[in-house]
Amino acid sequence: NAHIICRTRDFCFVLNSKEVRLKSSPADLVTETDQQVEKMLISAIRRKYPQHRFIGEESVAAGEAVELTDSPTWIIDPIDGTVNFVHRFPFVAVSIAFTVNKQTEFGIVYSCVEDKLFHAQRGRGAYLNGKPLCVSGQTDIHRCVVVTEIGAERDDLALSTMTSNICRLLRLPVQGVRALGTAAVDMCQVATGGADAYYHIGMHCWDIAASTIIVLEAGGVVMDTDGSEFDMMSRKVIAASSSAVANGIAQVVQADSFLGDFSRNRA
Ligand SMILES: O=P(O)(O)O[C@H]1[C@H](O)[C@@H](O)[C@H](O)[C@H](O)[C@@H]1O
Ligand SMILES: [Mg+2]
Ligand SMILES: [Mg+2]
Repeated sequence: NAHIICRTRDFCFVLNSKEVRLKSSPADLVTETDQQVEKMLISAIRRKYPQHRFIGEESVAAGEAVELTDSPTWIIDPIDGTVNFVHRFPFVAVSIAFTVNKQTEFGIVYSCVEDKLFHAQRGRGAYLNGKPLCVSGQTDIHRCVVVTEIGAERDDLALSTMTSNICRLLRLPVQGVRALGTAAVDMCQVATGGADAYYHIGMHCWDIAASTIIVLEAGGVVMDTDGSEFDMMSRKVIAASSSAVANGIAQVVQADSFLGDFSRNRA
């Protein structure tokens, strides 16, 4: 269904006919399309698997709890890159991950406008439109293109944390810093080898649950921004082409002060 919405000629018509609302900040948007796509996905999956649980971005925004249990759980971001969607900036994705016992079994990221289907199943590799994916294998941080996100936060603490992290990387220097406006597609660039690392502070599980397994199955490394084991509920992630690059990013990127503010104000 998301494919139909993203690919039909009336993509702009769908957008024009839809209301845009603000969520946690003036840069955190939601449209009726986000909500419709999530409802369609959940109802279609629930018809086949009525016992399964769901964590959906817009269901959580409507008040549902964010609780990852051992039960089979679908983690859904119906439109990752809603600001891009509203502005017709051509990087918009549907992200769907499936976990059992809190372990991701498979992930799908469909970059709608590019018509690129990224997917991976645990132990069975990662693919883009059916072709196998492999990370760049880069180990020298000075030879890296690093992807991150600007985020929707506009308070001084979040902005100073985000900009100082980018400046520290640029001063290393790394060869490039990029941000596409969709965490899921950002992270998939690491799986393709087109980028060598991705880091993000403040994202939610639904933004990156699918792209995380895609990077891992493409031979990449995923960890917390402090170098500890990755936890998709922690709102901090580094995905990289190698442990050397991941640890190099962890030494430069700081999160604590920003996250302290997060833990007080957000789910
Ligand atoms: O709200 P959606 O699902 O569009 O997710 C995006 C976040 O809103 C951004 O803050 C964040 O920076 C990323 O762009 C993330 O993809
Ligand atoms: Mg998202
Ligand atoms: Mg979204």
